[in-house]
Amino acid sequence: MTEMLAPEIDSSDPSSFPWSVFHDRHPVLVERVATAVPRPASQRAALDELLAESTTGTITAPDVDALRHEPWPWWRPEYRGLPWGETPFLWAESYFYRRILDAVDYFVPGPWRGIDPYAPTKSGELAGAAVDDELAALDQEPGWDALVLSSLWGNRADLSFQAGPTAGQETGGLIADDREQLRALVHDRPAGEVHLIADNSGRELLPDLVLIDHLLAAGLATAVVLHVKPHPHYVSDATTADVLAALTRLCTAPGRAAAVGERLDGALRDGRLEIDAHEFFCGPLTYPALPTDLRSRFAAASLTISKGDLNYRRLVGDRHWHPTASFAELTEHFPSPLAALRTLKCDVAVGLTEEIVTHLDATGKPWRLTGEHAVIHVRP
Ligand SMILES: O=P(O)(O)OC[C@@]1(O)O[C@H](CO)[C@@H](O)[C@@H]1O
Repeated sequence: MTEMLAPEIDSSDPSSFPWSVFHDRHPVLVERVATAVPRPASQRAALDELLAESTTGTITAPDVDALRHEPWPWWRPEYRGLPWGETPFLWAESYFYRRILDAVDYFVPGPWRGIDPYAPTKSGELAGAAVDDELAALDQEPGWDALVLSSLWGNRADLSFQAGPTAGQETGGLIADDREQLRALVHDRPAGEVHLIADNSGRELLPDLVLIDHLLAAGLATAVVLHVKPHPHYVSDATTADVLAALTRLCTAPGRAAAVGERLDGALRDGRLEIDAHEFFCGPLTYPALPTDLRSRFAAASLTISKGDLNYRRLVGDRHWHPTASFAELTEHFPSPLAALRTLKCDVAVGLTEEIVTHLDATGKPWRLTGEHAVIHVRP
């Protein structure tokens, strides 16, 4: 009911964050995709055309050849001919990322089929020294709180975010903290099947995997299902290939990280850890529109942990909510107990107290966008 009251976010206003995503971030992103590997001129041209279309042109239909090989069931013919900014931001961004894949021939048979356009950035991050330090910290045998907080703040390390103007700022604080409820859900109830909806690969996925290992090794979950994207989506979104790369990174690291990797490897082989990659995760729909098969999977979960900003937008709705709107009410539709771990990197904010909002507004800073603030929201 609340959803009817808040307007949907679009990117039509040049002073808005969504507008800056299309006009400031996407040019950086397209340039990176175009130049990171030696692409044929046809791909460069297609990328440039997409950028021009999505900033100054109007929406055209998806590539027919690509659609034959990989449908995009969320295409809306009624949006054809509209400026991108006049469609819902969630739909427009999702469509933009699909069109990037079309531009680099990701789906059509040929030499570029299945080549992740974001792979150079993803693998650069995974190989980086920052990851060495983070994995070395596992030797201190972090407890439950530290594992949850690492998974949460791992969400700051999102590569599209790094392309923006706020990269490199220091971590701020938790502005909603249902950690105790999360702890109780996991520790004070019989162990069940836990689902984790992954967000970014690399420095976010690694702490997610460490958390999953803890759930399994400590008997806090009978099994874990890790939901990833079926193919590359938003820049650093995790796919099955990224999970396997992260596992290798763990297994080849010194110290305790390798043992974590080996246990996860074993759990994948014996089925206690399962990777799922439903096409819904590369679509522009919110979670109330979960397809039946995926809905029944989540219904079987004792807990679902949702990671990141995009999943959060899809859970509560990509709307201009009042920031004190109830997270529990907005996520009533979700079929299992739910925990959302998210750093704030877009306009959507809910579940905050009036006091916190007043304080954040008084700072005069764009607190919803900088990734310096985070929430842990739980709906048992
Ligand atoms: O889901 P994630 O990785 O936490 O964040 C995705 C994100 O960077 O993409 C959008 C901009 O393109 C923002 O809404 C959001 O902050």
